[in-house]
Amino acid sequence: MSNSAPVNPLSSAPGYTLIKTLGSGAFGSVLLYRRQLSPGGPVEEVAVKVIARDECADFNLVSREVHSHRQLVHPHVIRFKRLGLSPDKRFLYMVMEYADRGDLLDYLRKRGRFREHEARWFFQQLVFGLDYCHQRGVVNRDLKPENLLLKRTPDARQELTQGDLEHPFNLHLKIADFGLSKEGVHSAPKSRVGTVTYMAPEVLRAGPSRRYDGHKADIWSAGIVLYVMLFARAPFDDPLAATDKARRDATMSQILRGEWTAPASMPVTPECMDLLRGILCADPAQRLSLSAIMSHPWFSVGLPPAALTMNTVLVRQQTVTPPPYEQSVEEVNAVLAEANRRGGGGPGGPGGEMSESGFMTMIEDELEEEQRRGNAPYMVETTYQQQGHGHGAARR
Ligand SMILES: Nc1ncnc2c1ncn2[C@@H]1O[C@H](COP(=O)(O)OP(=O)(O)OP(=O)(O)O)[C@@H](O)[C@H]1O
Repeated sequence: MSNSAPVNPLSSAPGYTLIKTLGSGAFGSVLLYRRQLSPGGPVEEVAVKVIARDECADFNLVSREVHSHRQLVHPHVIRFKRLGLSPDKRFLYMVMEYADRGDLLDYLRKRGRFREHEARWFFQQLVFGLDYCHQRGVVNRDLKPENLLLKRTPDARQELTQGDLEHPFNLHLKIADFGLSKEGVHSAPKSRVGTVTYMAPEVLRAGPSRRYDGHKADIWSAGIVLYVMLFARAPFDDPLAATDKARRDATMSQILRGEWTAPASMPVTPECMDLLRGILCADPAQRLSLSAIMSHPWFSVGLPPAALTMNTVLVRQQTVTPPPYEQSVEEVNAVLAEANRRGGGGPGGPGGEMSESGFMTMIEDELEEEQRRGNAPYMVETTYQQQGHGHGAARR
């Protein structure tokens, strides 16, 4: 969290009561609020990501992020609710659905590696959430257990799980963080050490003239998440390396070689290994697609047939009849325009810096050009990044 991180930026916003700080990232802090939109109306807990305006280097990125996230309405994606400016105008804030059980990494640390059926439960949810995002044209680019949040299911039942309300089957997984992360533009490259763990080989190899398909890269990252859930370690790593840099370099060269093994002491079924091999395949052209993953025998255990077509149906429905958004596009744009106004400390304001952000905007513009030409949203990678770095139906 930055030094100027707010204690309670919404203290004078009507309807918002601060409960506690949930944590902080390179971009700002995330606070838990109780909110009541109208007197006598329903009360809900929400997670609020707060960004100091004078520290926000690129409002274009915020805008893209908000517009991508806002349109994603799915049981396995954290719901975006609203963008606002604090009453004193110093902070931009994003109100989101609150995931009350922390992230998958902390959960794994607490419980140790998952049994196969538990890993499958979470992996099914991740794949359905990811497939939905891809169908809506959003590539995540930053999938990792820290960005997969957990929330207790509304129908958590003790009898299914021997009284264990924290059992995986009582938790829903939700994809969070669609770009306002340190992989974006807001932290120095050094602070990104370690994040290479989830990066696909083609991402590491990419350069200004060497592009990669973000969909395939997301699938690779999802495969690493599955491996980590099963074995409580990453497939590419050198934990005995003397320094962080040596560890990162070793990890990168292992990823580029595409060589990995499963620990012999932790056997998994042949079906599970077959799926892992299909996903953690260094050649993106040979890597399983999401639909191939969904029809894999290991993946489909316990799934009602409707689960496999749910996203297509949902996306079609949402295209015809947009889901009820809390805030219209015009309202979001008005907040962004106000936040970006000169003199407010934004990119054009006093002290605004365009170095990294200007660079990234250029990259994003190339991305848009690709999309205009009708290509899939390819990510244009740069040395900048190389340095840095319920659907409910799935319940068994
Ligand atoms: N919707 C949410 N519900 C519950 N907790 C959340 C939510 N969003 C974020 N958090 C928690 O708030 C903390 C800070 O999140 P944030 O996304 O700002 O940082 P990060 O992911 O740790 O780092 P970075 O953004 O730099 O990658 C994390 O512990 C995260 O789990």
